[in-house]
Amino acid sequence: MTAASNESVLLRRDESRVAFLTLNRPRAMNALSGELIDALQTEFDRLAGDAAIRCVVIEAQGDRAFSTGHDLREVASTRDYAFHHSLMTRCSAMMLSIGRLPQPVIAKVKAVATAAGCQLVAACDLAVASSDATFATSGINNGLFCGTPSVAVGRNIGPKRALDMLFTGTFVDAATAMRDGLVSRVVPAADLDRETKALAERIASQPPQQIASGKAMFRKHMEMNVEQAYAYATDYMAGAIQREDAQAGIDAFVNKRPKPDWTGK
Ligand SMILES: C/C=C/C(=O)SCCNC(=O)CCNC(=O)[C@H](O)C(C)(C)COP(=O)(O)OP(=O)(O)OC[C@H]1O[C@@H](n2cnc3c(N)ncnc32)[C@H](O)[C@@H]1OP(=O)(O)O
Repeated sequence: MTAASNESVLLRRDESRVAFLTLNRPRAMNALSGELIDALQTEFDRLAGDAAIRCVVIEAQGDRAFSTGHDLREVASTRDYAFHHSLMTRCSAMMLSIGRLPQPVIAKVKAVATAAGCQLVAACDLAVASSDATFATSGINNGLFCGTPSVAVGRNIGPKRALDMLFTGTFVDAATAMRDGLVSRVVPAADLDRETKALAERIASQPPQQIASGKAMFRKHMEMNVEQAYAYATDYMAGAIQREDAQAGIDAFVNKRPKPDWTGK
């Protein structure tokens, strides 16, 4: 089943409860125009309430880029502070929405992901990269330090590696991005579609309430110190064990029965 939501972002859903959002500005290397940012936000808001969707994949149209960040033509069109502040505010809110979605979000990355395009990869829960993909925060090469991308990228890969990328604007390969923690899997280019789909479908087959609450819990405890994180995760686990799917799954294991159909309760 396919449905186009608008020109710059396409929405495709399949029978396996996975939604695919396609960045659709290939002629501008999928640069994140304000219109594209707003379209992504609209889709995230819609998907947040869609219990039929269990996993989201963000992918890109064309072979040249996942995304090259903010649209520099749009950025160059005005020096109005309020315009730029609004653009960055909407972009930051859109990036934060990814962590707040109940569904895990996977970036499927081929070719170039730079600046806010690299931030988008970092903001996702998981990222599968083609082995020939490259990553940068290269705004500095065009005169602009990548301030907002530094938030997500810095939290993925740590300050030293992030500042190296931010100061130099150099592109790193997929193996380096994997080693640093910016992506979670690297696959041969020919396998990118299949491997990402298989990953998304596996996640979509898991008990959805446990996945959603587990994602929220994980995102929250990552901002805490280790003692607070253990206390928070302890309370979470004690509650999660009471849930219907956990009771049914553990009971099936203990009594050597097949896995139950997850109810999402
Ligand atoms: C907080 C803010 C963070 C930010 O995100 S600021 C934005 C920072 N982004 C960048 O600085 C990256 C800009 N893009 C580039 O530097 C280069 O591209 C690449 C190194 C990624 C690739 O270079 P090459 O392979 O030679 O391609 P090409 O000829 O530069 O680009 C192909 C077409 O795509 C358009 N394009 C690429 N990136 C952007 C962009 N970010 N905004 C607007 N247009 C872009 C070009 O202009 C051109 O278009 P045409 O074919 O009409 O000449």
